[in-house]
Amino acid sequence: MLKYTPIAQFAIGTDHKVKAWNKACELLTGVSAEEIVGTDDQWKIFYPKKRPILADLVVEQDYEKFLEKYGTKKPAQSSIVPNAWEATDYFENFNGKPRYIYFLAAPVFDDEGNITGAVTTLQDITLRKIQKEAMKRESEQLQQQYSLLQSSMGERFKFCNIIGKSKKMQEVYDVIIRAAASADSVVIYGESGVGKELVARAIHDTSQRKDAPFIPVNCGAISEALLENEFFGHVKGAFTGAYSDKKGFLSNVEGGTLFLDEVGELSLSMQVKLLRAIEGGGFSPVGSTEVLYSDFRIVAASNQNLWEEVQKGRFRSDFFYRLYVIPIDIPPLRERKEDLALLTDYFFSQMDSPLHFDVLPGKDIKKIYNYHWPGNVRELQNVLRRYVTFNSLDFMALPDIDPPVIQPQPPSGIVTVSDSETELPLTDAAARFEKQLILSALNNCRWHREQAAEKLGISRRTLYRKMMAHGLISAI
Ligand SMILES: Nc1ncnc2c1ncn2[C@@H]1O[C@H](COP(=O)(O)OP(=O)(O)OP(=O)(O)O)[C@@H](O)[C@H]1O
Repeated sequence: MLKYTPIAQFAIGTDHKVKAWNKACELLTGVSAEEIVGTDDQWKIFYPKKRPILADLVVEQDYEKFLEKYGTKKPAQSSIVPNAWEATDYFENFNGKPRYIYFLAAPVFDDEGNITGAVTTLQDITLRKIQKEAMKRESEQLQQQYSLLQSSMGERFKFCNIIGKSKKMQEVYDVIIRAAASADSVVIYGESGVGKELVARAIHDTSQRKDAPFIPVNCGAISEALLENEFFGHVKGAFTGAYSDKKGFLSNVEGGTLFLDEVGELSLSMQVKLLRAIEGGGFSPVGSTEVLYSDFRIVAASNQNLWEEVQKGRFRSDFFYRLYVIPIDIPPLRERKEDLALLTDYFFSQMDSPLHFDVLPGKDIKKIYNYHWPGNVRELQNVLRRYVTFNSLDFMALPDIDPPVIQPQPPSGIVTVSDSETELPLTDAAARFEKQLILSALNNCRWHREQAAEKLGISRRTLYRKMMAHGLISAI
């Protein structure tokens, strides 16, 4: 049956000896049936050293070895031919030329369902691969040209949903455009509330991955115990309460962009597993040994210096180098105050308010300009929301223009309570007090979380959770 098909095929038995080798296979490999049938030399055609080829692994049903041997080449169970396994391999010298060969190996069964051998189909997909890569290059070039055009458009007031006309934001737009045109990993640096997620979304929305999902993950908000479950998913019965299979971020993001906010909060073991997945080694859902593959791009964000974290042993250097291909620094709002009016008008319009920056009372404009915005654009948004409702400017920290208000210090160990606080239930009063303490520690450390956590005598992760609980940062 194999003999007359124009598709290259050969068959082996359970003794691994070649039983059939058709004409098309002779043409493709340059090896005649006469030379190979009856031998178990099929590996010699592909590899310099003896090793099982796909057909041998199918005969043995050795799935683990199949994954190990073809691990980085997206091996898979065929979705078209039942029980068949498929993989593509590159050979520098295959019948005299460099070639990409696609293999599909299916087991052959007898009437009792026992495996009696395997049939392999081979296809030279070199031309298709070259064309695909040329198309990819062409579209990258087009994207690059589009990017250059965009960046030469002069001053921009808005880019995707990012508002800002300052020189510093123009520079950020240029890097976003370059990052979108490339496939490399990106790390976005910036204080809390500067718009890191917005920038990550803009990269995704202007990249070739824009039609696939964008999945934001707040690494600091997921407890250590749940990390693997959230990233890799689980199978039914993996643990008590796992009533059905659940996909994780990596499966859901297929083809798209995974935004790892607070990437410095990922545990070292999770960094290893993610690195393996990005580099094509796959990942396994909790409770399963099956290896899955996903094609995705990582855009990470951090407000810590990741290199310092590497030096302290809290961040893996291999993961750092994998992420740190395109760094983007978003400047704090206090360093681009020329954007304040534009941002204010944007937020007013979003709130359907008829207010405009230019017609605000002079004293309020002055306060907005003089304030140092430790919570950045998020704080501006919140301050304006309260302004529209209560008509008063209420900052999280003290404005720079006001002299620091020195409160009389209570004797150590005793906490003063205002009259209004004595009327609050204990839990509310305690929460309010905690928020004040956290804010004042953050302000004293210019919102450097590690220093603030140290001052407060709590871990960085605990501080992070408390900031989220008090609405000082957002949980994704
Ligand atoms: N340039 C901007 N234009 C319009 N909106 C902005 C801009 N920058 C930030 N924002 C808004 O401010 C809020 C905070 O932004 P975002 O969540 O992207 O900040 P972040 O840097 O990721 O913060 P965190 O580090 O706390 O997660 C969002 O509501 C976002 O839409």
